[in-house]
Amino acid sequence: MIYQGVYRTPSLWCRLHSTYVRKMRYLFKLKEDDGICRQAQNSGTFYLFHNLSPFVKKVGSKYLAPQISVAEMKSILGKFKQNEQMIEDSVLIGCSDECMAYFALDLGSLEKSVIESELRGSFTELRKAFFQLDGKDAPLLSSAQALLRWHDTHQYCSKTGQPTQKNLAGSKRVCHTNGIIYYPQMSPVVITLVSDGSRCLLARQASFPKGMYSALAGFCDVGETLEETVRREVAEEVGLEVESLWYSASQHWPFPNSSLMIACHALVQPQPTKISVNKLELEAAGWFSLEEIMEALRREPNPLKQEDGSFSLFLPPKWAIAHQLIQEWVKLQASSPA
Ligand SMILES: NC(=O)C1=CN([C@@H]2O[C@H](COP(=O)(O)OP(=O)(O)OC[C@H]3O[C@@H](n4cnc5c(N)ncnc54)[C@H](OP(=O)(O)O)[C@@H]3O)[C@@H](O)[C@H]2O)C=CC1
Ligand SMILES: [Mg+2]
Repeated sequence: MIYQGVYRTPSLWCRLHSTYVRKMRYLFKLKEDDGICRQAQNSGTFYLFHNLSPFVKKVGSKYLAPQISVAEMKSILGKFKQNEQMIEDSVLIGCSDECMAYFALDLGSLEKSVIESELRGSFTELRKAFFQLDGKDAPLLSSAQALLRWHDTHQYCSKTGQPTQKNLAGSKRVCHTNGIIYYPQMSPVVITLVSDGSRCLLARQASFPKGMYSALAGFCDVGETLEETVRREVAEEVGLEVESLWYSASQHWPFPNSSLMIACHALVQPQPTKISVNKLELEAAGWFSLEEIMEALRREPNPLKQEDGSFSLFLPPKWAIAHQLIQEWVKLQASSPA
């Protein structure tokens, strides 16, 4: 109970703990207590969406995701003669070092062009803006979109058919008829950079931009371990058997819905390494030498047509986890004895 008061005064609470701990404790409290969360909504900032497209401003070739103040939010809602309570539809996506909460709100029910001219920016498809976003904004918008989408598609209890209600922070939905609690979902996906010791294997789907190759990726099946998914996906997609594998890192990924990308390196036997591409999954796959990869890393991540009509190899952008796997592989090659 003593802490109740402290939580209600974020500035005092903030002085008691290290930055990271106080942020995590504050966010936890906001998820647990609707009263505190309501207060935070009245002093926080908002990332706006319109039918899941984030509001961004284009500055040169970059996109910035502006944070909208409560005052601006209220003024927009006033223009549309909307009740200020609409702010409570927002979902919590983080907070600043000073414990100022960030929320995301989808204004899909309001006229898009009016908001765009009022705030001087545009609602842009996340796929289009993603790679030009600032390194801080991209993960925030990506988890915000995933959370907003989940709420949009989980309005009803799949057991009773009755409406579900979100808690203020949006960290869960409850069916009050039978008490079932629903939590936001994420699909685990493994992404694997296969190597034969001197070359790495990259592949492309027909939907990728021309010339872009990436590591092999695949959704985990129910009941599988990560190791099993890696082995199955490599066998399914390129017909090779993994000899050993190790975990590297993970990343939330907003496409196609909400995925947790779990990145691994894998080694296959040096012989035989003949690839048999599964054409239902991939357009092409191939082995690439260290030199080819180094050259591609120096290139901008955009399609580049060559004289013969083909496209130069390019790699996923810097902060896609596939790029990090490739960078790690390059370092590993440089440090391995010839
Ligand atoms: N961050 C990064 O660096 C990278 C991220 N990725 C991401 O990895 C993800 C998975 O890669 P991908 O090769 O497509 O996966 P898969 O090889 O598993 O193939 C995709 C197919 O799997 C089926 N599937 C199974 N479970 C799911 C699920 N939970 N959600 C959606 N589809 C499912 C679908 O088939 P059907 O439609 O027939 O039902 C889908 O078309 C992609 O969304 C991609 O964006 C990929 C490369 C790099
Ligand atoms: Mg795949």
